[in-house]
Amino acid sequence: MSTTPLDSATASGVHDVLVVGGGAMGSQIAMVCALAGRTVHLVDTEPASLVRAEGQLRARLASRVEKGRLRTEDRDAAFARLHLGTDLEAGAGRADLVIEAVVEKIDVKTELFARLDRITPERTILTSNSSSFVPSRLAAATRRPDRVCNLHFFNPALVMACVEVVPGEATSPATLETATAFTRELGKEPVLLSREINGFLANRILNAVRDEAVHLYEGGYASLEAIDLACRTALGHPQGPFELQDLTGLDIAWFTKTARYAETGDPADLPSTSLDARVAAGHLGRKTGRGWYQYAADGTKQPAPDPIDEPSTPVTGDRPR
Ligand SMILES: NC(=O)c1ccc[n+]([C@@H]2O[C@H](COP(=O)([O-])OP(=O)(O)OC[C@H]3O[C@@H](n4cnc5c(N)ncnc54)[C@H](O)[C@@H]3O)[C@@H](O)[C@H]2O)c1
Repeated sequence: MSTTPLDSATASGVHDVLVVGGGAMGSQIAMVCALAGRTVHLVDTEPASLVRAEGQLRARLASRVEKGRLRTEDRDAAFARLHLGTDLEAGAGRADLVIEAVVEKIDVKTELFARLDRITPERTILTSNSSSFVPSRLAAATRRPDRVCNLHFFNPALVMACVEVVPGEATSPATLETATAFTRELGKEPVLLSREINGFLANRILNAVRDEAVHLYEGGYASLEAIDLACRTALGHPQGPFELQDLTGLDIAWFTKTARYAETGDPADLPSTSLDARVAAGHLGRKTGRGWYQYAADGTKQPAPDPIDEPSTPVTGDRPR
């Protein structure tokens, strides 16, 4: 039998997708699937999240249409295939594949996986977009660990090509084949891990670069600016590690390190002294006007003094919760 373009576009057999969690990631992942011709249910417990998701997606796609990157009829068809709602059951019954993108809390995720296991057909593949939790932890909440894996998209999901495909201990080769084929059909680049590890590939490598950058800075080997400059001009990074952390938020970096420490118990995984001091002083990066750098109203920046060297700065010891 000859393969028509339509057949090859659905070689994975995934036609109906349920995305759970309509925040920054889930909303864009749902639209990526809808643009790729899938019927998508996007479910969130908070109606306000869905209103925000739809507004943001409409604005993003309008901009693509304006720039000539997307045809109006393709945009309209994608929105017609995207169903937003708060009822998990509504999208679960026909789902070939689920992508979970709810808050990064293990209890919330395991409870959801147990429920999805009960309400989706037996054949349905359950995946998680978690940034850190390995699929085996989520698979343990289900009776189908062979049909559970992680599909880790990057932010912004509408733009970033990489999707890490992470097998758990019991994930079957057939599940991985479907997940990988589906990722390719979305126009993304699947990056398959051989076995699971917390944090996966790209973020672990990025974190290792950040840790070394902080080590060099705290050791007095170079200034923030010199380290960022070396990463940009020698390694081709679009931003240095301190510049990037100012953009993504020092509190996020602090949470990531603290979560890793909670898992490993290795003191080397604790937030560094200089990161800890900045977070305690409320210097969280661009969003507070100061992090590793200090930002002027005209957008220029200069290295901020270390709070430890500033006796007037109240280092309260309070940390984000
Ligand atoms: N933000 C990123 O850069 C990024 C990148 C890759 C992966 N991730 C991962 O993606 C997931 C979502 O992250 P995000 O940044 O989109 O979070 P977010 O806070 O923007 O959105 C989470 C959404 O989940 C909803 N939610 C919470 N519990 C729910 C439940 N039980 N059922 C349905 N909806 C529920 C919330 O109402 C919220 O709208 C997390 O696991 C995160 O680690 C985030």
